[in-house]
Amino acid sequence: MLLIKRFHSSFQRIAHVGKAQTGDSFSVKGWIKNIRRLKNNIFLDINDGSTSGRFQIVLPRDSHTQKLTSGTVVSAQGKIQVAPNGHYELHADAVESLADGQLQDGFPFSPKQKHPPEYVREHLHLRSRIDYFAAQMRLRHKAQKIIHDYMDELEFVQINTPLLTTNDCEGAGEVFRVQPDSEDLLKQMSRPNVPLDQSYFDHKVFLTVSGQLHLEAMSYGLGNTYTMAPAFRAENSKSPLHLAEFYMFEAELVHLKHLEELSGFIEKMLKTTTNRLIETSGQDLQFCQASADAKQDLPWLSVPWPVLTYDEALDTLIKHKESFTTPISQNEGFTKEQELFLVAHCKAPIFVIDWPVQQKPFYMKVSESNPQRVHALDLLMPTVGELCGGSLREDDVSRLSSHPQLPKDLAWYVELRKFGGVPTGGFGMGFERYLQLLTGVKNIRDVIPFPRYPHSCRM
Ligand SMILES: NC(=O)C[C@H](N)C(=O)O
Repeated sequence: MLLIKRFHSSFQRIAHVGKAQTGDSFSVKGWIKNIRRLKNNIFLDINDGSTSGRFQIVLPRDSHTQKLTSGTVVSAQGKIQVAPNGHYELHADAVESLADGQLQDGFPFSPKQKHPPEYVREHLHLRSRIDYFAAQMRLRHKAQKIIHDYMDELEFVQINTPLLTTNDCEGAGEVFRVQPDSEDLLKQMSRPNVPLDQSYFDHKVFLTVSGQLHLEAMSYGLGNTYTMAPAFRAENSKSPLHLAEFYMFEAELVHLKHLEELSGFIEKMLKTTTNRLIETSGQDLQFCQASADAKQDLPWLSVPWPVLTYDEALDTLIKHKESFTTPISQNEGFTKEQELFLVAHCKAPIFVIDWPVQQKPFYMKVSESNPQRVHALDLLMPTVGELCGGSLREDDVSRLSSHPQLPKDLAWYVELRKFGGVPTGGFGMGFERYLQLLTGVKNIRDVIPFPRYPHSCRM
């Protein structure tokens, strides 16, 4: 007997049909994706968004079924039977049309055709009707849930870091500014000595580029913390790996003294959560990989991830400099091409550690043994290149206060170290890049529900 009913509804989801037995009653609601009319029976392939698989409904052909077309929303009740191909199907006693599909009237996708992602992206509001995109969204949901569960097991506290902030954590000037649109409001709120455009908050305010500094403030009282929040970067980049609005998973660990502890944490977390995702959402994952023409195995799950110093990585690149179309720069980090070369060369993801001071932000801890280097790491992965960036944080008050790039309004950040300071370290992971790594989806715009990028903020 099938008992999987959602508490608030009288119908079941197609994803659960595998748990049914022949003869069980089943009722379902979904969109008709395809119809075949034979002499006596009509066959509806329906999908309800719970799985990438189609589910077949069989019903006798009569005058009512004439009106059913692809796209019609139906409600059907009947008994589960096994089809000749071994799949479960529903032999319906009753099928009710809940809404017409009207696909002939301008619907941009044809049920039988595989549309390329660039075309699908032109119709953002209808993308969820595309099977591979729906699978991607379910996978995204599960991946977030698994990460939250994992962090909870480790007793990290999730912090909702603010989206509006006065600081540019990364100091790279890639911030979007926020101010009220209403001139009247700005005038109403104006104060002496405050520029009119800043009169709402009395300061310039930006969309956050990273929740790190706020996480640090919380970690100094709570211990380990993390966040999974939107981050914004005002970059003029058309790259398939960048968005103006993306989600970043960030964690801050207390009593962290060595970078190897941080790289060890990241490696274990990514391997464990990915293996859990494969267990729970293997079907959606494979469906996304197949739609992206990507390989289905993830060899990085079963190899150790080596650690290279920046100098070692640079030497390797210099030795192979003829292989690159991009020049090797000692001031600006590696290009995507160079990152991917290093990963291919080591046949594994790699952590690059001990970066030159001038390439990294003010908050990173300077090495005692070499003041030209900071305790920072980048995790480089196949397909996407840099997936995570992190560091030990500078906990020496005098060094931090005298850093030439320390923003003026960060006295509070320095003060964290003064009152019961502890060594901390942390990292950020671009969540969409992680999804690209898993699914092989080429463009980051296709792993987020509503992508925002230069010249495009639709809906
Ligand atoms: N939390 C982190 O360490 C991430 C870092 N702030 C970044 O944006 O790269």
